[in-house]
Amino acid sequence: MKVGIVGATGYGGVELIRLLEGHPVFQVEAVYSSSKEQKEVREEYPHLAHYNWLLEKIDPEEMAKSVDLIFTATPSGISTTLVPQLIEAGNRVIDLSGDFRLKEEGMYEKWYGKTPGPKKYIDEATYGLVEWFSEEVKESTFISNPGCYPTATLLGLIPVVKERMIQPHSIIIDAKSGLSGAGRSLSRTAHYAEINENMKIYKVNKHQHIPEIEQTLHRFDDNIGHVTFNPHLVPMTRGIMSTIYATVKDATTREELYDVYKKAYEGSTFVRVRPLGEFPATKEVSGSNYCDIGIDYDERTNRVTIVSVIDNLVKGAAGQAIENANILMGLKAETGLGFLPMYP
Ligand SMILES: NC(=O)C1=CN([C@@H]2O[C@H](COP(=O)(O)OP(=O)(O)OC[C@H]3O[C@@H](n4cnc5c(N)ncnc54)[C@H](OP(=O)(O)O)[C@@H]3O)[C@@H](O)[C@H]2O)C=CC1
Ligand SMILES: CC(=O)N[C@@H](CCC(=O)OP(=O)(O)O)C(=O)O
Repeated sequence: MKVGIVGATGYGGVELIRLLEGHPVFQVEAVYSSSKEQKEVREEYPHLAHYNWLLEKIDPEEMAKSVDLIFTATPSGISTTLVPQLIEAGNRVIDLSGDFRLKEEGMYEKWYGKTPGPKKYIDEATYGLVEWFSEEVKESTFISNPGCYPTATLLGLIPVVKERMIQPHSIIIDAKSGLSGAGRSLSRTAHYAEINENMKIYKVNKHQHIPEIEQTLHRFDDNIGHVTFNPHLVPMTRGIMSTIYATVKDATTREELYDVYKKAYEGSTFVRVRPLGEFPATKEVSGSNYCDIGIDYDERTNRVTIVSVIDNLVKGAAGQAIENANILMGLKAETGLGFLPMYP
């Protein structure tokens, strides 16, 4: 099956190229660019020196003729107009941006500060958090791939929220991300001298992933209320660690908690629940599609601690997008993604 990538010159797009190289069914047929048409991909990315691909013009009608599926890995605010054009021309789309994730009217304007896409497509978009919504993905033609922080956070939280164990409004999420999460464009924040040997909190209580996390948790417990979520930049290239604290309604035990997680992810290929007392580090999933989760319960405070790690570019973006594409095209979700983390 032939796939195309819009935004192939960005970090999400180039990670799709890397992962699709090893896919047994999908082949990258075309890579598209809005600003570097007819330029060679290897000029942008010398690590692809053996490829002779040219970046092609974005033309929805032509794309529908040449590929079976399109990944859009574009900054927020682009897919709102591009994705409807692609779908209307007959393309199947997996969108990696946040443009079609927020369903409630007014939320996209509020949190992204931009004009939303057409309501028809917001309603049509299936939120592709694979572990929990794969049945919906099967029925869909247009997938909105989850954000990187929400993927780590939701995979960590859903088991206890679904069991209605958590006190409303008690969830606090302290998240850290490597710099590739911010994309390839240059910015002062991503400047070496600004982030090396440094740590920064940003978008305090204003991050656009807050409503995405709340919207999804409410599907499992509509009384869960609001969450506090704050992200930090840490001096590494890849990786997200989401450390989550929440108060339980009724006292529990570490063993009971562990059973909830084991049961929730029994049979899951990519979520690995660590044994009690063990907590994952970002390097232990780096370059892979795994999400590793460690849990604890503090009986003095009645709070759970959940640590969830992913590679932001794989499970947090390109890897999960390929899982969604696999399901959409009738393949097993894990097809082409069975590689180990890079360690050390
Ligand atoms: N980086 C990450 O870890 C994650 C990113 N995401 C989301 O995925 C999307 C891509 O992120 P990322 O790859 O990091 O971003 P980058 O900034 O690295 O790349 C984005 C690419 O989008 C393309 N682009 C810019 N403007 C347009 C346009 N008008 N039309 C079409 N393409 C355009 C650019 O390529 P060109 O100029 O060649 O067209 C650019 O290379 C974003 O929405 C991001 O929020 C989601 C999860 C994780
Ligand atoms: C480290 C870093 O800067 N990360 C980005 C993640 C952006 C992202 O993935 O944005 P959408 O999911 O909303 O498209 C951020 O915090 O904005």
